[in-house]
Amino acid sequence: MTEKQDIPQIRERIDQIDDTILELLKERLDCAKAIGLLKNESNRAKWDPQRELEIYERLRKNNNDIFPYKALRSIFHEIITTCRLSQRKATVGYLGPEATFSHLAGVRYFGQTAEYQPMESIGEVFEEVEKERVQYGIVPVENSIEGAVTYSLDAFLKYKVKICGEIQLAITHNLVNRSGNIEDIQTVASHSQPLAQCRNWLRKHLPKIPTLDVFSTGTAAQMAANNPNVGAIASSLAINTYNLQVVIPGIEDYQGNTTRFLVIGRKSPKKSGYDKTSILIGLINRPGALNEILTILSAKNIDLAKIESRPTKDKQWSYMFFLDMLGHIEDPVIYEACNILRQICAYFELLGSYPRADDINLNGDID
Ligand SMILES: C=C(O[C@@H]1C=C(C(=O)O)C=C[C@H]1O)C(=O)O
Repeated sequence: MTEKQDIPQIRERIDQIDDTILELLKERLDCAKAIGLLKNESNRAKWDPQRELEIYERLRKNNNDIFPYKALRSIFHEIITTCRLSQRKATVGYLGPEATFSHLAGVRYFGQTAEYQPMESIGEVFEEVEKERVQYGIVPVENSIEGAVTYSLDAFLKYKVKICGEIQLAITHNLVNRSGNIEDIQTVASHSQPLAQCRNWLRKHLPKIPTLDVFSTGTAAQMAANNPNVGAIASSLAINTYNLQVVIPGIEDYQGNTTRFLVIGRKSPKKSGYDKTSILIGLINRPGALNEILTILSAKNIDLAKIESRPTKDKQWSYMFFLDMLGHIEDPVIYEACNILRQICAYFELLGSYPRADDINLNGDID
């Protein structure tokens, strides 16, 4: 560096250096994440203090006392800690026990390496996310045959969480039991949704067999594994998990049975360019209130993907509305529309903006 250089010139060089450092930091983070995945595979601990000490020692030597050592150490301490913490597995809560359709949807969305935690109820999935005891939750929200999953929608009225993503899963219901023989079945257990989705098949083929509504398809599969006279309607994941045999595959009443799941977390992701925004609103009780909302959206040319109402429960015949709009809250039209709705609605909550599920459904059959 010559003395003739002026300040703007040197600052330009500093900017270049900072940009290079930033690029290298990003690359370092990627390397640490890659190591984290390999550690997951071999079940190795994330924190390796010996390796970290070696790094400090090498840097100290290479520094040759040029950069103040205390500062150097503190900078690298920050870098190494950030890299180490990035190796944490995503923790995902779902309605358990193992092998429910929610579990399957979670595995499809987050992959095999995330840590999955079964919960006793959908409410508990919301609560654990709200309390930050799991990073994400997977909850069913809508089925192409049965419509809204009301207990998931109602949970949004109770818990403060954000929607971070959605996933569509093609659902195939299998009648399963221990032996694979239909004659052994004296009761068919499942969650209320699959029982409803197979209603006609059950009426036609097992008219005298009672049905039993249990917490989840995983619970039903567990019951079938423990009792030879119980048949369960469950996912293909449950067959392997609980060592069951397929009595009849695909007993759902309609083809193309698809469930949409939401990924809930504490913070919605940034704009992807192919997004959806969900809001929850309460209206002032007067004629034309809903019409006014829809007019605002239509005037802004906002594509309304879905509207669903739920009773508020504390007051008779009063409702909350769930609205899904195409676009992200960072898009000016969505932002402006939400601002207006916030002012004119009795209640307004932004549930989140998140990438839309692909039009192609993921297949719920994994075998
Ligand atoms: C990246 C690793 O994981 C952690 C992070 C380190 C780093 O950021 O340099 C070093 C050791 C580990 O505590 C690794 O083991 O190499």
